[in-house]
Amino acid sequence: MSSEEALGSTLSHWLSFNWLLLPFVMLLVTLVAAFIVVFVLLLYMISPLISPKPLKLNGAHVVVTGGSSGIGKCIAMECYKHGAFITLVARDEHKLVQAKKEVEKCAINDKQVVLCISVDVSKGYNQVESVIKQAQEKLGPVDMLVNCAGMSISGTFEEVGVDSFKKLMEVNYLGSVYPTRAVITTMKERRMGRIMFVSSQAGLIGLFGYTAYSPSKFALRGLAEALQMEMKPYNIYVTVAYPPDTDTPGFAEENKTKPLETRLISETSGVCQPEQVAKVVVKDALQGNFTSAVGPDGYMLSALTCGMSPVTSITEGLQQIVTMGLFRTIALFYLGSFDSIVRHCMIQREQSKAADKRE
Ligand SMILES: NC(=O)C1=CN([C@@H]2O[C@H](COP(=O)(O)OP(=O)(O)OC[C@H]3O[C@@H](n4cnc5c(N)ncnc54)[C@H](OP(=O)(O)O)[C@@H]3O)[C@@H](O)[C@H]2O)C=CC1
Ligand SMILES: CCCCCCCCCCCCCCCC(=O)[C@@H](N)CO
Repeated sequence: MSSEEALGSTLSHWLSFNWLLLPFVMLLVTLVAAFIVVFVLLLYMISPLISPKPLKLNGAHVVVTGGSSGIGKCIAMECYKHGAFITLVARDEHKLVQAKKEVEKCAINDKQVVLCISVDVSKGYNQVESVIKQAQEKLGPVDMLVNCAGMSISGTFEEVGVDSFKKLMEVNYLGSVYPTRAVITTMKERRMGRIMFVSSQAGLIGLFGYTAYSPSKFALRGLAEALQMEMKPYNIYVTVAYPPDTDTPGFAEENKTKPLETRLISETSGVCQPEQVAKVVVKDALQGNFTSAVGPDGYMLSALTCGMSPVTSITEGLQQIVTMGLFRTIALFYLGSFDSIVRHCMIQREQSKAADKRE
């Protein structure tokens, strides 16, 4: 038998073998497909069982740190539109009074109250505890705490003053630990409550120019994960929000000195309006979702970096399982483009430096 003939006979043997098996193969495929469909349907059906009961804001007391400006102010307005009582916390009293007026315009009934408290959330626990006590005496126990007070300092690692690293940890991280600590005991006793931390997309990915800022926002995720594990049996739900660049006074301030690289890389994710961010994050916090992503890039980034963070619905878990590999592939392209932005900016800087020298 020539080698061709041998090949032909093996092939025909294989083919005839296959034809005989075909009905079984088809049965198997149908069974596997049916199993997957039933499995997914079952997961969707039990999904509400692991989702927390949504919090109703009507008549609830919401404390918003950083509530006098930008995202925090819009969060306060959004909660007011749902009938909440609000305590705004920030340093500058004038800005607080202005914000109070704006929030009051969103009232849906005439019982609602806006309280203003001036304190620096980063300057020690005792001060923060005493103002939270004052707020609870006036408006009752806190149902939801929104930790939004924060700031950004950008610049390359050598440019940023060494003090800035400490400052940002104090304001962005400790400034969220203190108010949380001040409300948590009462929440545990009442077996209810919501805590929101406003991180940033730069709290999921370390970016050029954010060596001081990113770690202070990453820290919030660690705090939130640990806290959520402790608080779940007490029916307290923690949410971490990851907004992209958002058009606020704080963002305008940041842009005055932000490195070109940081601006170009951040532009990938676009600029949001604070009202838009507030709507998304408040909805997620009320639902008790652990992760609150804003925008399509925010969604991909948070699914990609979900790690061991808790899930609050089966749907969310399934989406993470299915999309992980795809999002990592997309992410590699993003990383490539970020590297090329950094390289281009460096070349341009060196060229303009050389030109300056020649003049
Ligand atoms: N805008 C953006 O592009 C993004 C912002 N974020 C985060 O969202 C949060 C809000 O940002 P944004 O709205 O832009 O900022 P703004 O600067 O517009 O507002 C910041 C608010 O926080 C208050 N605040 C700042 N420091 C302190 C402090 N030490 N103690 C008490 N209150 C303080 C400010 O009032 P006062 O100065 O009077 O104290 C103000 O009410 C920040 O945590 C920021 O990191 C996240 C992603 C994107
Ligand atoms: C599948 C993977 C997708 C990856 C997408 C990556 C997009 C990265 C964009 C990062 C934007 C960072 C904005 C920080 C805003 C901020 O916190 C400051 N403006 C505060 O003032």
